[in-house]
Amino acid sequence: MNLYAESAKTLTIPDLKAMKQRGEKISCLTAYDASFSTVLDQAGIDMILVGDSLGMVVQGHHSTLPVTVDDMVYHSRIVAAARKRAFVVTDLPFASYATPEQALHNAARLTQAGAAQMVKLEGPKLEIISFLVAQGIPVCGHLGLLPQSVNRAGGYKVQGRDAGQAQQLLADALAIQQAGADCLVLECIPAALAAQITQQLSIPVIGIGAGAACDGQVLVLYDMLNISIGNRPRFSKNFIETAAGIDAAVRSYHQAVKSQQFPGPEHCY
Ligand SMILES: Nc1nc(=O)c2c([nH]1)NC[C@@H]1CN(c3ccc(C(=O)N[C@@H](CCC(=O)O)C(=O)O)cc3)CN21
Ligand SMILES: CC(C)C(=O)C(=O)O
Ligand SMILES: [Mg+2]
Repeated sequence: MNLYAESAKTLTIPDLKAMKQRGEKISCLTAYDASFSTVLDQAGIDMILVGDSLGMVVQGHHSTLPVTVDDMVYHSRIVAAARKRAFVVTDLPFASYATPEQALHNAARLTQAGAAQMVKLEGPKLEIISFLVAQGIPVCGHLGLLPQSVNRAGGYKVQGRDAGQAQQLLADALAIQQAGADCLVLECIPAALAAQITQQLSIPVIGIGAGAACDGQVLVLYDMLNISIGNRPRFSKNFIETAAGIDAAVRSYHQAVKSQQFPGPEHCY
């Protein structure tokens, strides 16, 4: 028996980079449990994000701040164990990566023993990113709207609208790539700025409320299934209203991302 047969089926970072290079859009959704992980994987979703958005849609909190590393380890393990092909990324939660040592300790827990393949962290934390990468832990950056900084920002607002902010975001994106990140999420920024950043970076750029030019798209699963609590962001789309069920809705999203029909202008800033 080939010991590597199982892992060989799972998408890798080089696979994702090759998709960017050949212009194939990367489909991504969040998942937090084995059932949804299986549905997404069988629908062909390329990347599953175990997002700290679980603090809002699973735990019912008003922000992502109460989520702990223990919570993320638990959800990452059950999601990763259920999928065969999808690449699994997990969020380092609020205040879990303040120093390189703390970040390494927590990122190792999230990536060890069959958990996630990559950790995502919010903001241009260049020293933390390069330290994790040097230890062999793949990192996904996250710029634009940073939900873990909601108390400083005073709400969930579009970022990068003025020229100075836009220049800073582009500089931060380049610095994150330079620090060794293998992927970048852009959240809630003008489509034109996201297009410029995507074009200038060689690593895959996954957008949420960042326009159609990104290399891939991500949504919170419960938003596109229309079951999340409260108001949904304008950039999300209800895929269940035109589908026969959850599996069909996920397949419809996957197709819409691949064919560049999602996001449309109404989902962009
Ligand atoms: N269910 C859910 N979906 C998400 O997309 C999501 C979460 N939770 N939790 C973590 C963050 C928070 N996010 C949010 C939340 C609200 C808006 C929002 O209401 N945006 C306004 C724009 C406000 C402005 O004009 O500046 C919108 O109308 O879309 C955006 C992102 C994205 N993430
Ligand atoms: C919205 C995405 C990018 C995220 O970070 C999450 O689901 O936590
Ligand atoms: Mg998150």
